[in-house]
Amino acid sequence: MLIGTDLWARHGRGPWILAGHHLTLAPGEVRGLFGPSGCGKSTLAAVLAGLHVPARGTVEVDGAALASIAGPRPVQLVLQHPERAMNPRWKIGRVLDEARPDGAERSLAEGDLVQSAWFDRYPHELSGGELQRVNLARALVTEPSYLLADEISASLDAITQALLWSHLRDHVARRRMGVLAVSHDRALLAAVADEVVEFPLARPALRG
Ligand SMILES: Nc1ncnc2c1ncn2[C@@H]1O[C@H](COP(=O)(O)OP(=O)(O)OP(=O)(O)O)[C@@H](O)[C@H]1O
Repeated sequence: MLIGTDLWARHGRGPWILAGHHLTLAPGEVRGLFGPSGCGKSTLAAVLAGLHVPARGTVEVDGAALASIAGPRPVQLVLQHPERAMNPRWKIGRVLDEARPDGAERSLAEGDLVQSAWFDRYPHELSGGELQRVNLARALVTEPSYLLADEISASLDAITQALLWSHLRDHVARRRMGVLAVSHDRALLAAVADEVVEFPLARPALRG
């Protein structure tokens, strides 16, 4: 179980974006996180992935504090704009090789998402949908226990969006990975998630 408890976070000296927020994600579950633009969904995802240290509160992964876990990250975050997450000077084959744990073979999930013809191309030589599939594969090859998908299909057309989510749901079924689908699109979440939770997810906030 991924458990974020009493999370407080802000950017610099700005207002509190998270103020006592709680969120849980179980293995094998696709949970939707809905909220309007700017409410703090991405901030929460970054805290749960260990990329933004909360001012207060804890993130626990299967019983251990996230900060204490060494080795490959058990919680992977995938973002909306794959081109920003990839080195533009690396071909796709290298992007995936660098992510894959040492000695690991290409996985089934990777093969489903990525075509070998793309390996010799640079990120700018793929379409947005293809690049997001690579980005997702790159997170999945590390075999995370939990995947936080932050608006991963927001810039894709409906068919490509459906395909991406069908790949992800297959992976969830095979590996019992927990997925948090973060979006401001209620209809998308209704289609892909087992359950949808809404911001603010907080106890009555105690500010200050
Ligand atoms: N690096 C940053 N520095 C300062 N403020 C930030 C930073 N990142 C986000 N914010 C602010 O924190 C608030 C929450 O942002 P966040 O990106 O978490 O919201 P969101 O719900 O994911 O929004 P969206 O759906 O538009 O992506 C916003 O008011 C945003 O302007």
